[in-house]
Amino acid sequence: MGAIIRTEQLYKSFGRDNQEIVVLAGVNLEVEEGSFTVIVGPSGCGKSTLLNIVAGLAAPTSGCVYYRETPLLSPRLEIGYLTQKDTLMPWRNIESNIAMPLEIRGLGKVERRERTNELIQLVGLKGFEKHYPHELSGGMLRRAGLARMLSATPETLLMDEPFGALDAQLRLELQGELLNLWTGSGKSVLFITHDIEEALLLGDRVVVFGSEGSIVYDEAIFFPRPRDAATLRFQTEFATAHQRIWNALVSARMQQEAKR
Ligand SMILES: Nc1ncnc2c1ncn2[C@@H]1O[C@H](COP(=O)(O)OP(=O)(O)OP(=O)(O)O)[C@@H](O)[C@H]1O
Repeated sequence: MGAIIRTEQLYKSFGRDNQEIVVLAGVNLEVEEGSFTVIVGPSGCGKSTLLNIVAGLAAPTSGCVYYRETPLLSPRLEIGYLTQKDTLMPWRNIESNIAMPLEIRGLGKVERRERTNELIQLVGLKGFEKHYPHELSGGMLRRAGLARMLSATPETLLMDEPFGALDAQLRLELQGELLNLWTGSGKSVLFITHDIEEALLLGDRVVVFGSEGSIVYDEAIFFPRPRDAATLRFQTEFATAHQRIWNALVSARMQQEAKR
């Protein structure tokens, strides 16, 4: 399959204190259709900025994002985005938050309710439909965010450290659920994490970003699926892949520090 997302010489800079801060300096990245691509990289190297641009929420300073070889200039329903922070509406209950993209798409009440119920079941939030975001735990909020992203039935999922703030056990649980959702779905995923173990458990490919979004390392991950974290993490191949990515991250960080 070909690339579903392709960035071509993507530049992004911000003006700050009369200075131009370059965040992305000519990023060329392709995401193969149906793949699970993971980006890791030191803090501040431009990962979230890249995802914002690919989501159509921010414009590049120059260069272009192509989605199915068409320039992407604004958000698209085919692309779901789960940001680092919860963006649920505090005044809407969980059911109504999840139904929001369906309302935007103009689905009728009955269809909306059916689809919302399915999603609530899928992410394990049965019984919490009428709760408001402030009444839920961090893990439940992530589940609700996931359901809301999926409600628009996107074919591509952009996920920015979605499980970063969760405890290790819950993180493992949600990683497993995400893999179950993704397996056989044909969906393409572009996923950001700081956690090498998470990258290796989930990804078909791990891309390491250095300063200004430069790609310092790119490895295809061939561990057979379904993957089980408990067994995978004790395998020699896992340990050696972990070491390679760790080394790449060390040089990425050094490169970033040298630029400062
Ligand atoms: N709207 C903005 N205005 C000015 N600077 C910005 C803006 N958005 C991001 N930046 C800067 O761009 C750089 C990259 O930020 P970005 O959030 O993309 O990094 P990141 O790799 O995702 O970091 P982290 O891993 O910590 O989330 C940072 O130095 C940040 O301060």
